[in-house]
Amino acid sequence: MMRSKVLSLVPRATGVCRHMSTATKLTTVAVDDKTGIATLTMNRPPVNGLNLDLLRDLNQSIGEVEGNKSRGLILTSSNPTIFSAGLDILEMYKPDKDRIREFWTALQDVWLALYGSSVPTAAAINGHSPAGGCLLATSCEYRVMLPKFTIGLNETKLGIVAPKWFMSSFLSVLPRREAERALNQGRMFTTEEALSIGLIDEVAISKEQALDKCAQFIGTFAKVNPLARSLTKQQLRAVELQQLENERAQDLERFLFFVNQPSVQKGLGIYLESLKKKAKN
Ligand SMILES: CC/C=C\C/C=C\C/C=C\C=C\CC(=O)SCCNC(=O)CCNC(=O)[C@H](O)C(C)(C)COP(=O)(O)OP(=O)(O)OC[C@H]1O[C@@H](n2cnc3c(N)ncnc32)[C@H](O)[C@@H]1OP(=O)(O)O
Repeated sequence: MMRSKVLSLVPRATGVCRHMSTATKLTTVAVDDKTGIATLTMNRPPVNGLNLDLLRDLNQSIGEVEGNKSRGLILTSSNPTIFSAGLDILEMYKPDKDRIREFWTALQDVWLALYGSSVPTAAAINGHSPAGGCLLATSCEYRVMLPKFTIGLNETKLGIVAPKWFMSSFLSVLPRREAERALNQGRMFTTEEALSIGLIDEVAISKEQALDKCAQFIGTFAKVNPLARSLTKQQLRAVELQQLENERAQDLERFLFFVNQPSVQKGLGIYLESLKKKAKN
């Protein structure tokens, strides 16, 4: 059955996959007709850096999945080695004063939509997932990761401070003591370390297997009343969601104050240079 404007039909392992009406370019949503599960793919070369445009497209796609009665949402990346490099540092370095407000507001929106999503969510982490990438993954309810990649909140290593709601997602996955140590250290975990600490739930040998494992997780809710499941999830997550809703304006001002500090700007500039030098070598 056609559940939205269909742009194209692409066969997949589990069923016929319908590409939904995403008018956006940096994300795609494909719903499997057999399972009813939507796969949301980030596609912003080279590293899925979360800039304003990708954040807007993510928001639109999450909204689309919420609205099209999908049975669940799997978040993944079209890049074979990077899930997401986190926030696009170019948005924060020498920022345009209006755009950076929109940027942070869009990031808040994405977190509220993903962490608070009414459908079951899972991340197929098919590549590196630092900082904002880890935020996206830990906002989902389940994580499957491919070997030999890294994940974590490395903000302190960049001389920046993860906001409270980044920490909330992390704390919803890790025991407090582990989360506190990792956040203070800015620690990046290998896939194997992430599995042993509980930051991810499973390891898969390929992206296809990761998507299948995520679909299996979402399938575990097949016999659970959807309204009861979704209200339970929302009650469990309500405190953190409400806290950001209540403090959105202050959170934005705190971010702007912090990011505009000369020492933070200097640190971001040095970090960007080091990334560029690395790319040249
Ligand atoms: C009290 C508190 C109040 C308020 C809070 C205040 C502040 C909080 C603010 C911010 C929170 C930020 C969270 C973040 O997400 S910051 C971003 C952190 N991300 C990273 O550290 C990742 C950096 N990237 C990498 O480690 C690697 O690139 C990689 C592992 C993702 C991929 O490695 P590759 O070898 O495959 O690719 P590269 O050659 O390194 O990169 C290719 C290309 O892409 C550029 N690039 C990479 N990452 C970023 C990025 N995050 N932003 C912008 N650009 C990035 C890289 O420079 C290369 O560019 P060129 O091709 O050389 O042009």
